[in-house]
Amino acid sequence: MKNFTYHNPTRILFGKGRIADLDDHVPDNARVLILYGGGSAERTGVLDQVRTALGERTITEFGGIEPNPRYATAMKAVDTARQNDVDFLLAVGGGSVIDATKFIAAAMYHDGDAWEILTSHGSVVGKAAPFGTVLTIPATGSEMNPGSVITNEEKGAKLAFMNAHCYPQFSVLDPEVTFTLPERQIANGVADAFVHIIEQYLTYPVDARVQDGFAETLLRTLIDLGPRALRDPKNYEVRANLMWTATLALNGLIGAGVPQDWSSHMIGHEITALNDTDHARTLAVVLPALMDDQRDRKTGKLLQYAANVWNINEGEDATRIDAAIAATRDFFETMGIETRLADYGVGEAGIDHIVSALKDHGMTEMGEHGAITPEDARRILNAAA
Ligand SMILES: NC(=O)c1ccc[n+]([C@@H]2O[C@H](COP(=O)([O-])OP(=O)(O)OC[C@H]3O[C@@H](n4cnc5c(N)ncnc54)[C@H](O)[C@@H]3O)[C@@H](O)[C@H]2O)c1
Repeated sequence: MKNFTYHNPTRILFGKGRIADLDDHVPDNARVLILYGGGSAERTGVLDQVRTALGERTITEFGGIEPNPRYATAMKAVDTARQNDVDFLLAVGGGSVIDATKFIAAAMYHDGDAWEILTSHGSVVGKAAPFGTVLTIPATGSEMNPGSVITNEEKGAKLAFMNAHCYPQFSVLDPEVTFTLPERQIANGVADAFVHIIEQYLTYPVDARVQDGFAETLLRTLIDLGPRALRDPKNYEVRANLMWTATLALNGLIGAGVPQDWSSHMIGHEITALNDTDHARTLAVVLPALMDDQRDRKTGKLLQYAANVWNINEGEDATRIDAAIAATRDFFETMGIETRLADYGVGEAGIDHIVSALKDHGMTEMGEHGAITPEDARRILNAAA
């Protein structure tokens, strides 16, 4: 196992009715900016629960944060926060609203061009406004991590940043608020969490028993419960387990002390920047092709994944690896997610664009060995065509 420091300061308020407990966790005298998305939080009644819980506090609201949140919109929210002298942010929504909130929290105190926060991957952030979240879609883990991904349409870029000042102070996880999710978003959330786990697990063995065992349990839970959430969408226990799985998938715990490979995400971000494909769907396209392409570097872990996640134990190594990759693709397809680039309208010209965007964004040394280049990504994308 590698050396690591692990610290996660986010308090989790999990379960039915927990939105009411915001009252205990937002400072009494806070001037709160509530941030939300395109209207689902209003329609589903979650925003009303939040307003009630905040009682007499001074509240400003900012709606309209897009899926794959836009830089320009987030900058408008920064202006709103400054104009209203806001000192606490509350994100109500999914990864997009939470990511935007992290960026806004950091940009509120940033002198100069806030785009630097993204291009520096967060290293210029010295301070951020305190914030909490009310999560409405289990998917990204953003509710318990310090990462954020922002899309700049003008620049055709989707970039991530991370900074320890950007952990939420608390996150409310009420599985009942996920009952209103459309099938497409249930599926996206499951696929996103699945690939988060894979990016921290499917590298090379370092004898990290706890992290591996934990990751395998989370993967098996998604494989078991993802399709059940589609069949039986009002099942509380299914939703509760999925919600906690997605949080644990990317709160730093399974990634501590192990090598990581975020190349599916880096390549996937460029697909979204190109044509706004849902984040999770880009991952479901890239991952199976990447696993196949990188099978020589990942042999040990691919065999472990085949055995411990899919119960594939028979046959030659190559046969077992083929079966595990096929099972992964089938799982995404069972969730209603197509796994080919052509399904999202990306052809040869699109692949050229993605490869040059990876170069422009400095993604020249991806993967757990830093050995995946943009030209390797071209080969992977051609295999995913
Ligand atoms: N910070 C991180 O660690 C991290 C990790 C992975 C991905 N991301 C980013 O997060 C974004 C995706 O976030 P997401 O997958 O959580 O989805 P999202 O926040 O984009 O939401 C997807 C859609 O679901 C709707 N929705 C949300 N909750 C709902 C509910 N309860 N009922 C009905 N509709 C609801 C939203 O209005 C939206 O239209 C992408 O930009 C991705 O790049 C961030």
